[in-house]
Amino acid sequence: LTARKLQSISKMLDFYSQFNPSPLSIKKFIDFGLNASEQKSFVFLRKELPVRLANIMKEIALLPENLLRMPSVTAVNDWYMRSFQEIIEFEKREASDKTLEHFCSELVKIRNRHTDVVETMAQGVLELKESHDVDHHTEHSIQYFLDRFYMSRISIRMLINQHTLLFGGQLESAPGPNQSKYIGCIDTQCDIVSVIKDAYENARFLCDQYYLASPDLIINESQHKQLEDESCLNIVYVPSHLYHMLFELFKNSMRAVMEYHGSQDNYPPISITIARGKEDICLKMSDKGGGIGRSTTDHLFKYMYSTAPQPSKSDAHTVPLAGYGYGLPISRLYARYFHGDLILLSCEGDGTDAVIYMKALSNEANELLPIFNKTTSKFYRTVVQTGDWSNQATNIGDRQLSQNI
Ligand SMILES: O=S(=O)(c1ccc(O)cc1O)N1Cc2ccccc2C1
Repeated sequence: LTARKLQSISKMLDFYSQFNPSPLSIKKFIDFGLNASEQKSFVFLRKELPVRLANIMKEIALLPENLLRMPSVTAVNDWYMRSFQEIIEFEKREASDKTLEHFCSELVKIRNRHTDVVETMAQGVLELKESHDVDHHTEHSIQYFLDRFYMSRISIRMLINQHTLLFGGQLESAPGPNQSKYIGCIDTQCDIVSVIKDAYENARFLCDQYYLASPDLIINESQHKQLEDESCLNIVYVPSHLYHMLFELFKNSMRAVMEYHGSQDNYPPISITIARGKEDICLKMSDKGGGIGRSTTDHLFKYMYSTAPQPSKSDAHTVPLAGYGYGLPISRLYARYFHGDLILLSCEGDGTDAVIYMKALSNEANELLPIFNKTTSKFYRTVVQTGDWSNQATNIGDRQLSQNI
């Protein structure tokens, strides 16, 4: 990117980062998708995607210098600059069929470019750990940033997936009444029990490969009155998000049980309780894997703590079930993305409960989006500035002025 190009991009970044991202609810995704207009989607996305990109790119620029200088972080920043530039090209374009088709293919290109962002940022954190001492404030800034950065990425990929799935043309559906229960990547009749079984079977396969055995699964449904009506355990949700969370939790619980009950061969089962309330739908996964101490539980959601050198591909046959990687922090972001949550409750010497909370009502399942603003930048800039006239605050008024400059 030439200097002139960078200059014009940074002006556009300032422009688009003034706008706040617009959170959509699952209900809004559904209502839009039921009689979807490619043109409306195009007009919305050619503004909303640059707004979301610009908001998070302004934050990347605020990262501690020594992280920002890491080769992997520079690479990720470059991907974002290119993608931002490619989308704002559509700002003034007519919504002709040719433009709509080109827009879709550009979105696919951008999604592919960003495939390895999570691993590449993790590599950047590793480069930092191996080249600098990381003080507590830097670690706190990195934790704050990565939660917001990965949440932003989840939301951008959600918008891209909805548009390319609804209008990408690969759909077998000829124009006509659409019988599918899917609206893009949202399943309007997502069967929780079948997603649980899928995640369990796949985690169990890895467990059997590594430990030659695996714990059984018990599924309890907490409401007795509706047992016969299976459809009551259907929710409107993104199955791939739910699967990602469950697969991660099953890997952790299986590893805990197998390591805690090493020698013997009858392993305590993992149980899942499904509770459907007015506000929340909860999935509680309980294992008797011996749990961990409270001080360690705190670290399990930390990116710096869980960033360890990747095992070389050569010993790929010993794929570790759990224990490193961003599985838990990212899974918690998926839960929080639609205003749910993911919490761990461990009792050392007994085992661990992991609870996934989801909104029961799709109109309350709003995207949770990071917003770049003055307070954000203050968070990164705790160092007290000395010196020049602009922040020589003589009273509250001046202090306020200096903060806004
Ligand atoms: O920390 S845990 O209590 C634990 C954490 C998260 C989870 O989802 C389930 C869990 O059980 N557990 C993970 C693990 C791995 C190897 C050996 C022992 C343990 C203990």
